[in-house]
Amino acid sequence: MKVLITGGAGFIGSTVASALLDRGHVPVILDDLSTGRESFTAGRIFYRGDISDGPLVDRIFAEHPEITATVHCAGVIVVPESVREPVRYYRENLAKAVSLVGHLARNDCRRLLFSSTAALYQPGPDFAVDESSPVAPVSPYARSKAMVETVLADAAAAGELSAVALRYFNPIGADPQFRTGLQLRDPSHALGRMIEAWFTGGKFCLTGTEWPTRDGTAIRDYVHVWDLAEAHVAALTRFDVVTADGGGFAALNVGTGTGTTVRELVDAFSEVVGEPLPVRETGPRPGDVAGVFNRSRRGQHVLRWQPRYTVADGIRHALRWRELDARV
Ligand SMILES: O=c1ccn([C@@H]2O[C@H](COP(=O)(O)OP(=O)(O)O[C@H]3O[C@H](CO)[C@H](O)[C@H](O)[C@H]3O)[C@@H](O)[C@H]2O)c(=O)[nH]1
Repeated sequence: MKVLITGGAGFIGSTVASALLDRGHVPVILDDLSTGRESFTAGRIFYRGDISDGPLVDRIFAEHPEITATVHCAGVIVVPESVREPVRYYRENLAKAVSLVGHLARNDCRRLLFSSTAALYQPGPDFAVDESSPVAPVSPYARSKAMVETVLADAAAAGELSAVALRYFNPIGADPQFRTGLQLRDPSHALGRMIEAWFTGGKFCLTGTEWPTRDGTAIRDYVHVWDLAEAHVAALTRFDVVTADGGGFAALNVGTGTGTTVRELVDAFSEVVGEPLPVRETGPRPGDVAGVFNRSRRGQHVLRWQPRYTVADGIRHALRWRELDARV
């Protein structure tokens, strides 16, 4: 199958492209390289440009009429930044997604796999969530993702397209073959900051120690990016089955089922590198939440997919990628 991947030069999109290639499929990448890396598209079909550029999307479909589905990963993703620049987040993540949907429908590409987020859930008392948990996003980033889901569900109900929203928990790691990995030189997420602290000999700044969790630090479900990529391949392969039940729209959690606090992640990191990671504690970042982890087995059941990698694997692969990347 031939699949359009928006954001295919980014961390997740490039890994999805590799997983598709490994299964004999052909990814066609559309990325504006605002944060993606051109080197991640080497040897792959690549168009540089904006997802809302109608003539460009039309040209892609004219040149690749065999494309049967789109994976929409392009977007802006940093929670505190979204609090500072909400209009940019709604423009990039919501307005441009709406334009893209129109361009895809015009080209009769009616299967859309959307990169959504578990950050849109309201955590319950035990922080575990499934797809029926209340949706109550607290940051502009998470709200923009929830809004796109609403657009897709409405469009599916009207028969304009079929869509699957994969609600990612927190992706870590790198392609185990190290073709691609995290592209950002200055990442904002917890594991990325730990790695930067480790490489520079600095301290990891633990932001938030008074959450109502078992140790006061925020809880997340860290899923290996390769497992996440495999979930995309599974969703594309089973797309029509997955969307048939929900009237053309399905939302699925993609996590491991294990909650890990930031302190536990620091401990796991220290174990992998063989010495304690120095930590400095401060208050929470704007837009931060206590967090959630997955309790649903629906994704595994419907996609016939299982996460295979541990948090320690994710830390090891991310560290190795960072070492290899530093040499480039
Ligand atoms: O240097 C840091 C960075 C983060 N944290 C803490 O670690 C927890 C996790 O933060 P991340 O930034 O790693 O993860 P978020 O869940 O807040 O956000 C990330 O995961 C989301 C998925 O739920 C989205 O993908 C989003 O784009 C991405 O930024 C938070 O409590 C945060 O305050 C630190 O203690 N120090």
